[in-house]
Amino acid sequence: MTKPKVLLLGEIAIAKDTWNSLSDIAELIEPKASNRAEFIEECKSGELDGVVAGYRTFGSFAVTGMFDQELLEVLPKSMKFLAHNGAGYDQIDVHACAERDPPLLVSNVPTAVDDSTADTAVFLIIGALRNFNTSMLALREGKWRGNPPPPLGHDPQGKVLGILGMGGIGRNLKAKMDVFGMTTIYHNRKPLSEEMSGGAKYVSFDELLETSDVISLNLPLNKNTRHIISTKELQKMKKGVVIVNTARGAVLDEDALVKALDSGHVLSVGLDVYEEEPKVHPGLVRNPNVLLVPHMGTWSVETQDKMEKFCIGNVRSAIEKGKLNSPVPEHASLQ
Ligand SMILES: NC(=O)C1=CN([C@@H]2O[C@H](COP(=O)(O)OP(=O)(O)OC[C@H]3O[C@@H](n4cnc5c(N)ncnc54)[C@H](O)[C@@H]3O)[C@@H](O)[C@H]2O)C=CC1
Ligand SMILES: O=CC(=O)O
Repeated sequence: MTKPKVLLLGEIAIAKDTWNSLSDIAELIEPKASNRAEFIEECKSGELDGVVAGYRTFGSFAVTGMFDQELLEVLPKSMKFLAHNGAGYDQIDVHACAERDPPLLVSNVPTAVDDSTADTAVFLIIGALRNFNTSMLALREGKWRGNPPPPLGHDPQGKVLGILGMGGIGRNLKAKMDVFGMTTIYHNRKPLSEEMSGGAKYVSFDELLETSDVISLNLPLNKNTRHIISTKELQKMKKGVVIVNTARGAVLDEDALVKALDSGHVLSVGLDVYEEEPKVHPGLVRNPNVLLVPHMGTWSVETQDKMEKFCIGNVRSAIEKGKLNSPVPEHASLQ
């Protein structure tokens, strides 16, 4: 009997054995295309016909671009499942996927990302509060702490951490920052139970902006959250606020942020994500009060291994049971 095809978009970095074990139930194929135009042609040529499920990585964007209406129109009709290896699925138009006939059901990888992304946020919070970047740059230029040395930094103890988006990563971060003596408040679309929030206080969006010493962005990027932090929101923040973003660059308006940094209203920033990755706003690069990390949130052996196995689990379930283990919330009722 012919096996269903599974399309790999991107690379399996670690869990190669788990991936190869899928060949018991599927024919594993990869596209020849190296850019979007070629990928669209390959789809149209019929070479990918018979593909039932796809596994995609964040980096495969370089080949396919957005999973949008244009792509949905050329993908083989046999393709019913797309397992995304990542928590954030903003590269996929999940609404268009739901409306396609037949729907393309999408899963993501929540939970496996929580520790390492929250760890990255911890690093950025402490680094930005203490403003370590300035002296780290001076040291590499042979100037020790710099001349003059940087202003004194700030300790986290006793400060208020405001988490915008209290999901898996936000809750994990809250627990970690308890150890640093921070008090956490949060804003979400809905308040969480006391147990889920770990005792963090639910506040309105404005109260979070107005009362936090440090603001951590941990919400998904979608049409409702694009530039959720822009000029008006930055003005509501305390003078000297520290902002950390490990969510997606575009939840924060980078032009507005650069202006708020230049005026001194925002003291320092720690960023893992950017509006137009891999480009970084020149106003951020030139500012020593900005601690920059190139989207390294889940860049660890252990987490990549967990994420890949989780995502492969979605592919296996799609083929064996016709269902994804962790459909994105928008698709949960479709299967
Ligand atoms: N830097 C990195 O490498 C990584 C970045 N991420 C990003 O972090 C985001 C969050 O990840 P998780 O915590 O796993 O997601 P999650 O789905 O567990 O949590 C997101 C939370 O944000 C809340 N939310 C949604 N819209 C909101 C709004 N308008 N205002 C306030 N809260 C809102 C949701 O209710 C939910 O509680 C992902 O969507 C992804 O973009 C995730 C993993 C790694
Ligand atoms: O950015 C990484 C993700 O898992 O989302």
